[in-house]
Amino acid sequence: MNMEILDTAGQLGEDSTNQWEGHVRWGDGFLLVYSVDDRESFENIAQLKNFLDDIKKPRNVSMVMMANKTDLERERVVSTDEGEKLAQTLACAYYEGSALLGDGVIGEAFEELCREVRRRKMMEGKQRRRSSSQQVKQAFNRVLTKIYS
Ligand SMILES: Nc1nc2c(ncn2[C@@H]2O[C@H](COP(=O)(O)OP(=O)(O)OP(=O)(O)O)[C@@H](O)[C@H]2O)c(=O)[nH]1
Repeated sequence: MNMEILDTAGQLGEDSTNQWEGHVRWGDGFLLVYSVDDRESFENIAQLKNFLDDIKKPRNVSMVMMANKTDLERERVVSTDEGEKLAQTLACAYYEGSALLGDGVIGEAFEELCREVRRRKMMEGKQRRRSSSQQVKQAFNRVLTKIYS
């Protein structure tokens, strides 16, 4: 599977909403990153998820949550427990690590995101197939009803 990564760069605000909408429609999966030393970045995650849901509905969003900058342990203001709990609430996988240390966790988070995108595409494909075979059955039944009535 080929993967193209787009860094949205910048905060979500009034002016950037339209530009972000295009990114979100284009994307299959989203890695939502916050810094463990920045509570505001953590609080933005739930808001971002709502934003993604609104644009992607009725489809579900494939996402993974990533807590970055664990090398700054002394400046940490968001605990692992809080991160894990939010990920549970948002029903997504949770990783924490440090881009600076290059501890490999970021690669793992991307790999999980790819798996999640694949799983969701497979599920959506199955649902589409199921609903089209149901349509065929219903059409067939309508024809039979006409013939025998
Ligand atoms: N200590 C530490 N600093 C990091 C880490 N990852 C990124 N940084 C630093 O954090 C700052 C912001 O990094 P960016 O990659 O620009 O983060 P961003 O969220 O994409 O920022 P915007 O594009 O402005 O939204 C830079 O100074 C990075 O060097 C990390 O794991 N540990």
